[in-house]
This record gives sequence, C-alpha cells and structure tokens, in this order.
Amino acid sequence: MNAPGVMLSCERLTKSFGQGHVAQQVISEVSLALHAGELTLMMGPSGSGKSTFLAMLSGLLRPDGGAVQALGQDLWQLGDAAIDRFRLAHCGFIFQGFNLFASLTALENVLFPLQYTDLAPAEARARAAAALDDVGLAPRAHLRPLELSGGEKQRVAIARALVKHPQLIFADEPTSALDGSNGSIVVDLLHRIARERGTMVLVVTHDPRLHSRADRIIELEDGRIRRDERIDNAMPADAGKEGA
Ligand SMILES: Nc1ncnc2c1ncn2[C@@H]1O[C@H](COP(=O)(O)OP(=O)(O)OP(=O)(O)O)[C@@H](O)[C@H]1O
Repeated sequence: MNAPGVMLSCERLTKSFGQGHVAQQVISEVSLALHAGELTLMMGPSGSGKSTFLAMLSGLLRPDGGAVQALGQDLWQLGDAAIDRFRLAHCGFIFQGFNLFASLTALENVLFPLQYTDLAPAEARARAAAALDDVGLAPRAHLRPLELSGGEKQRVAIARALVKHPQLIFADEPTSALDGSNGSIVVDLLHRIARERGTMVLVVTHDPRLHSRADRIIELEDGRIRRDERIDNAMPADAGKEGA
C-alpha cells in the first residue's frame, strides 16, 4: 500500500536495454513517491532515462526489477490485461505530438476514449463538452485539428486525457512543440487540474521555463535521481484559464 497522500510510488526500479556487453542500464534502482494534487516535473539531459522511467511508472513498459505501487496496486504483479484495464480506467496520457485524429472535430476527438466506457451517448457528449470547457475551448469544439493552433491542439489533447477523470496524468514533453506562452498555459492548466481534483501529474520536460510552475522538480542523470526539490510556488487562482 502507498502511504497517505501518495498515489504512485516505485521501489528500486531498474531497466536495461540490449544484452551482454552492449547492455545499457538506463534506470538504476530508483525509488520515489508522487503525491495527490501535485505537479512534478521530471527533468534531465537527453538520454538520462526520463521517458523510460515515465513508461514504467504508467504501466507502458515492464521494468527488469523493482516495483510500482499505483493507487494501492502492485502494478507489475497484475496480468497484462489487468494492466491495460488499469491504464484505461485511471491514467491520462499527453504527448508532444498531440496525436489527434485529423478527420474528427475537437469534440469528437475528446469523445473518442469514452466509446470504451458504458456511458450513455448523451452523457458521454456532455462529459466531452465539459472537458473542452475546462481547457477553455468550448467555442472551438466544432473545429478540426487543422483549424486549431498548436496550443489549442494540445489543450484538446489534455481535454481528451481528462475526460475520464483519471487520478494519474502522465505528460511526455507536452510543451516542446509550443512557444513559451502556450507552453505556460498548458502547464498551468495541468497544475490547476492537479490542485482542483487532487490528481497526480507527472510531466517529463526539457523546458527550464516551466521550473517556476511546478510543485516539485526531479532531475535524472544517468538513470539516477540527482536532484529532488520542492518548489514553494503560489499559483494565481486564475492560472491555466484562457487569457490568464
Ligand atoms: N526501446 C529501446 N531500446 C533500446 N534502447 C532504448 C529504448 N528506449 C530507450 N532506449 C535508450 O535508453 C536511453 C534513455 O532513453 P529515454 O528516452 O528514456 O531518455 P530521455 O531522458 O527521455 O531522453 P530525451 O530527453 O532525449 O527524450 C537512451 O540511451 C535510449 O537510446
């Protein structure tokens, strides 16, 4: 079980790629606990293992050693189908490339993950509309990705990740295709979600401009934690809202 307030933790997590004398240990016995309601940035040089670490914490990549406790479950002790179900039910993912369907409107893109739930169609539509409203995009719900800016596309991707109300949100370089102000809007939005809903948000990023917008910064180097620092950061009440 996780300690109170801890939603996700790992113990001596280890991963190597390759075999024999070309084996490369990418994550070396990392232990960590991540809390409800907090946005944590995971930083570090290219190749330090950030994406690999995020993938193991989120049930996407099986570790070689160690354990992950996610919402009180020993994640990697579950069978493959149960891990898939866990991810579908509890995890939201946001990636650098947005991964939106070009032929669907913003609303239809956000609706997409709800087809795997047993929500009635009207309820699903209302949920998707509410998620778009949450990211300030209700007026643009009918537009297709081609008609949206990069920042707007990423906000649609966030709405899609939020629509199932996941308790764990994982974002891998969510701002790297965005300019500074759109990057800040996206991170402030994720921060607001963490605070308002008690969600755990883990963001892998290279972007030093996001430092001041997190609750905690973890820096990886050569597969180990080099720095783990809490940021005293009072977020303005309207941060993450459009035009804030
Ligand atoms: N599937 C794989 N097979 C072999 N090697 C891999 C695989 N995935 C990652 N690696 C290697 O593991 C190391 C860490 O990669 P990872 O993508 O986790 O780093 P990162 O810190 O996220 O890097 P970046 O900031 O450049 O995205 C790299 O040397 C990479 O080449």
